Amino acid sequence: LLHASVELRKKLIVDWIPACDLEDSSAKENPDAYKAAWKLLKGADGILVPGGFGDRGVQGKILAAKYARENKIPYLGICLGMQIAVIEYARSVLGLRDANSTEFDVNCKNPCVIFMPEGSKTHMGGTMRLGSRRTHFQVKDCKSAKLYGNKSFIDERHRHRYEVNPDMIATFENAGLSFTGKDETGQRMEIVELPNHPYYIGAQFHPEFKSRPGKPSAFFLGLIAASCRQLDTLIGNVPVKVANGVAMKKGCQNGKTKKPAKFLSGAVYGYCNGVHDEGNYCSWL
Ligand SMILES: NC(=O)CC[C@H](N)C(=O)O
Repeated sequence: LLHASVELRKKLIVDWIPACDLEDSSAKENPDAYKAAWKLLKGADGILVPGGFGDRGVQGKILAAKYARENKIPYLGICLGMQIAVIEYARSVLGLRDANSTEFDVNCKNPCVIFMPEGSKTHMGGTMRLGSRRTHFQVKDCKSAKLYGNKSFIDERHRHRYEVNPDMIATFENAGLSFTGKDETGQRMEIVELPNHPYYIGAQFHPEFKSRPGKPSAFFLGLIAASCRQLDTLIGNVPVKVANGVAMKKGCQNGKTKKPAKFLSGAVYGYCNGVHDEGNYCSWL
């Protein structure tokens, strides 16, 4: 987030929200924390749900994703945050109230996120899908492909055991959710996007792992720009270069070179508020 904010000359304020404070149960058990959490969430220009393991705070993260989707607030879901967006969509839009990840409910009737078939079900060690894997873009005219400079594929780093259930892809896509990035088999979902939303993107990979100062990750750049209502400027002003007969735009991270001019004039860049923490949070901005 900081890399992207510096690049776009924006002041970053990160408010960490403990996801469980957003849950209905916290309204009774800890009403002050519940009110404070919702106040922060509702004041945010953008929402990021990061990666995570285990079920603590999952319901709160689902509520945050729902809030972002329904109120058209920019949302970036990373790994678990992407799976959360998919579960939320299944519950709210497909009407599958009990949709879940088998990480949180092994016997769930509508498993929209499942244990990856090649991993061992009985051993934790060595079952994680790790490291650099290829994502192939499926849709040309989508925000995620544009942010990566309309490349046909990208390599990003992974760290997960569960994935979107391939058997449910057609159902999701018929209901308006677009899987704009898949692995080379076409069976593993890497990027999910909601086309009719200002910025609603989930990545199964971790775009933050390859972000560097001066070379921010494309999806973080997109989140910051969308949170400042300047995504069109970012995507639209990137210079066009033609390669192999296809109109290509230069990408952001993994090849970004030019800054959109508009961000340079009259922009406010201060400092990040420096808040950093770990745990089961639903965050920010
Ligand atoms: N890194 C993550 O967010 C992992 C997400 C999820 N717990 C999985 O294993 O697939």
